[in-house]
Amino acid sequence: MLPDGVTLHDGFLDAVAQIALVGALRTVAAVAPPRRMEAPNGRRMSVAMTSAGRVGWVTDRKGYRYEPRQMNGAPWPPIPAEALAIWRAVSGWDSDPDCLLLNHYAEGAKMGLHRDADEGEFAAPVVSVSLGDPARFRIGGLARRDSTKSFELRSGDVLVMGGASRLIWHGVDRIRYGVSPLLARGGRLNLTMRVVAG
Ligand SMILES: O=C(O)CCC(=O)C(=O)O
Ligand SMILES: [Fe+2]
Repeated sequence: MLPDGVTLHDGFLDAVAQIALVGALRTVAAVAPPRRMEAPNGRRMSVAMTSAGRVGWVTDRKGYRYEPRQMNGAPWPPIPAEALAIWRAVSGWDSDPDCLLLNHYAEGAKMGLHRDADEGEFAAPVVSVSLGDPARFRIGGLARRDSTKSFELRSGDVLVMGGASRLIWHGVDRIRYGVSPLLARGGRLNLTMRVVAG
């Protein structure tokens, strides 16, 4: 049983749709190369990240925030149509997201327990799409100390975190590196779409 507001669309994307989405994300990464950014505490994240959309999520010693431009001053690339189609199908929200955050997990990468709380619109859900190697995904509750449970996210799965669970704690314990043939360089891609401006 998942918490109220969390919906897992198991195997939402078939193999053809996964390949098309990976191709579109390759274009995003060519225009805005993923980087391992510094957390506010100075530690470099193991996940390499980039964005598409009106704003992109960044972190450095100054903190977590959304920026309208990349570090080099260029705008972020547009959110690919293949990703917007997923948002429109599952979000239940009547406008499009203004940020797509793209995460690449290489061997050994993980993401600590956190909340997606830098956005300006918490009524809109976060829609998360998994591609490539499987991940052990952990979710808790609204409080940091709430008990957690974990389940596997596989290539093609779409997870929606909204409603009463829009601000739940979640993270990725590990990936099972080398399982999926989807990505030429291996590892896992995750994209999340968010509404930053309310
Ligand atoms: O990789 C995932 O499945 C989760 C990513 C995530 O929580 C985030 O980017 O905020
Ligand atoms: Fe998150």
